[in-house]
Amino acid sequence: MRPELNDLLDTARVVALPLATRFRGIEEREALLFEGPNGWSEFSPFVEYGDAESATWLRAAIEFAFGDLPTPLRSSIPVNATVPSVHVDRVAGILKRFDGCRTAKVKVAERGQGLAEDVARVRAVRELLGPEARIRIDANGGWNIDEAERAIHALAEYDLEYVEQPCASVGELVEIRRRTKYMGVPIAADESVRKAADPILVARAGAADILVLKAQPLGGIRRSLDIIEEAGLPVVVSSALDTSVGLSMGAWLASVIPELEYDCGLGTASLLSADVTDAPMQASGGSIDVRRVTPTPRMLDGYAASASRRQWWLERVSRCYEVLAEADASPATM
Ligand SMILES: O=C(O)CCC(=O)C1=CC=C[C@@H](O)[C@@H]1C(=O)O
Ligand SMILES: [Mg+2]
Repeated sequence: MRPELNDLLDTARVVALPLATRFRGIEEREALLFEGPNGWSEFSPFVEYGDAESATWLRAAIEFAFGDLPTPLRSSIPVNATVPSVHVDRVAGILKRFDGCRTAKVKVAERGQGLAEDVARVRAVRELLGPEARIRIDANGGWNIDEAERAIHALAEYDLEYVEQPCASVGELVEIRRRTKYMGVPIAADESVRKAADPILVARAGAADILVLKAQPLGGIRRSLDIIEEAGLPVVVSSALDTSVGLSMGAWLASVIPELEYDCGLGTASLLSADVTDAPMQASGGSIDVRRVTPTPRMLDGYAASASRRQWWLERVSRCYEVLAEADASPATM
């Protein structure tokens, strides 16, 4: 099912989209988009990622443009609001961007900040959304076990749906899950799935109650479905801070999962201050639609990356293509 490299390069467009709010240390999101027989797809590993890891993202992008995709089981996906690790005064403005979302994910454990800032941010979200809202937090592995225990204890009074990646390693997740069980706050794994050599290990180790799945870093929709089946845990499909084209891949994945218990982290188009389409995949009434996204030419032109960044991405996609070709030619596939 792998197309020729030129099939990707011929339609490739590279964009640099400004973010409305600084997120995971970046203020601009770069992405390479290309078109296949299924429609447009996105290749957007973060710029610091190496080729071996990025090749998995390319596998996903190729599948979405050229592959045989499972048929959607639902036409819209409930999503959460995503609150970056901003000062408490900015929380209300951010929540307003997510129309109708009953769930919010709040980033915590930001380097250079302390527990007091996290508590203030989570408290503000609870006050603004009310007692019925679901609030989850994401520490991106930023706490050690003792810090995580203290923080979860302090934040539990705001009624947490789950804590995403409180600590970095699978071993630490096992331990923090054991220590906090009495508080009734489930543990979700994100980096321990998408950046692990074995994405199932965290489930087998009993280190998480929920898996966060992202289509691009896991190598696509069918590979993600295999992980879900093997892991046997409930999942949350989340974005990789993609453009609306990448979000359409995430929505497709969410649409083919037999049981979707949790709202998905696919509302992140609202964190961009510009997108590649004038019909962005933003939450409306708390959900996004399952559909293909065709970029608007005017926006591809308006947000085109500089010539040197475009060249960088074309070289990157070419190298990753070679990594995939080599992996598929040898018996041990990636
Ligand atoms: O899950 C969400 O609400 C939005 C997506 C999101 O939080 C992330 C997207 C991309 C990179 C990550 O740092 C981050 C995450 O850790 O889940
Ligand atoms: Mg996460």
